[in-house]
Amino acid sequence: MGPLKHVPYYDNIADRSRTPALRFVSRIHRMRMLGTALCALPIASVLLERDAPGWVWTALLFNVLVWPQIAWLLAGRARDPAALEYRNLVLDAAAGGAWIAAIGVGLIPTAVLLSVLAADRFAAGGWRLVARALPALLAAFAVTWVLAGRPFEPETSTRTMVACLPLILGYQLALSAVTWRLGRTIARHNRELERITRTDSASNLPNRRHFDARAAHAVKLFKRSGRQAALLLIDIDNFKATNDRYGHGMGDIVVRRVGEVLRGVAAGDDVPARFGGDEFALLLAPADRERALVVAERVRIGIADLVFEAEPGMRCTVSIGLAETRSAHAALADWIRDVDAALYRAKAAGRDRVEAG
Ligand SMILES: Nc1nc2c(ncn2[C@@H]2O[C@H](COP(=O)(O)OP(=O)(O)OP(=O)(O)O)[C@@H](O)[C@H]2O)c(=O)[nH]1
Repeated sequence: MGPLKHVPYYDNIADRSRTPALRFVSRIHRMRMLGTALCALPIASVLLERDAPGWVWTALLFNVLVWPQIAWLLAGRARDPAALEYRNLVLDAAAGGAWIAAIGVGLIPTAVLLSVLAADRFAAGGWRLVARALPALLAAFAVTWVLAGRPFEPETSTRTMVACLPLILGYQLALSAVTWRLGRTIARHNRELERITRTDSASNLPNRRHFDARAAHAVKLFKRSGRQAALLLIDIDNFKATNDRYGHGMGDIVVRRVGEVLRGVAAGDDVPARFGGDEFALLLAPADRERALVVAERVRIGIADLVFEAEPGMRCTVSIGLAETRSAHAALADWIRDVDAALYRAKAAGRDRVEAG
C-alpha cells in the first residue's frame, strides 16, 4: 500500500467531490457522459446512411465510451482540475466540429449539435469559453471536411430527426437541472456567508455590526410610530480576574455560556448580541421599562446560577444597565450613552445588579 500515499487524495473516486473545483469537474463529467451518448445517436444514424467505414465507428465509440473517462482521470489528477476541464471542453468542441464534417453537415443534427456545444460551454465558462472553443471547432471541422472529400448533404432523414429528439429534450433538461441546482447551492452559500458575517463566533450571538443596525432601526421605529424598545448592556464582572485565575480558555467558556443565557431569554424580535469584549447587549423590541426590568433580572439570575463543569467552584456575575427609547434620543449613540451611564452606576454600586437609566 506504500505508493498510495503519493497519489493525490482525490484519486479515490469517492473523494473527488471534496473540493469545489472537483465538484465542478464531476458535474461536467456526468454531463459529458450524457451529452456524448445522446449526440452519438443522430451521428450514428447519419453514419449508417452514409455507410461509414469501420474506423469511423471506432472513433465514435472511442469518443462516447473512452474519452469521457480519460477527461475525468486527467482532470482529477491535474493540479488545477477546473483549468484542465476547460481545455477538455475545448477538445469536446473540436470533436463536435469533426463529427459535423463527418455527417456531411446534415442540417438538423448540425444545428442541434452546435446548440448543445454552445450551451454547454456557455454554462461552464461563459463567453470566454465559447470564444476559446469556437476556433477549435472550426479548425477540426475544416480539416475533417477536407479529408472526408467535402461532403455536403444537408437533408435530414426522419430517422435522424427522431434520433435528435433525446438530445433536444433530455440534454437541455439535464443542463437546466444542473443550472438550477447550482443556483440553489449559491443561494445557500450566500445565506451561510451572511450568517457568518453577522455572527460573533465566540458567543454564537449576532455581532456588533448586526446589533447596531437593528438598534438603529428600533430608534427610527420609535420616532416614526412610537413603538417602545429597551436596551440592556450586560458586562461580566471582574472578568479579568476570572481569566487570570482560571485561564483564558475558561473565560471563553464563560463568554459562550453567557451567550446561551441571552439567547434563552430573548423572545420574538429581541436581539441578543456580543457588544464587544466582555460586554453583551440585549435589544428588547417591543418593550417598556417594566418588561426590561423583568428580563434584566432573569438575565442576571440566569448567569449567576451558571455552573461550570470544569470549575465547579467558579461563579460568574454580571452588571446590567438599561434604558428604554426616549424622544430625547436623536440617534442610537444617545440611547447607548444612557444605558452605559446606568451600567456604570451598577458597577459603582457593587456589581451583580441591574440599574435603569
Ligand atoms: N477569555 C476571554 N477574555 C476576554 C474576552 N473578551 C474580553 N476578555 C477579557 O475581559 C477582560 C475585561 O476586563 P476589564 O475591562 O478590566 O473588566 P473586568 O475585569 O470585567 O472588570 P469590571 O468590568 O470592572 O467588573 C479583559 O481582561 C479582556 O482580555 C474573550 O472573548 N475571552
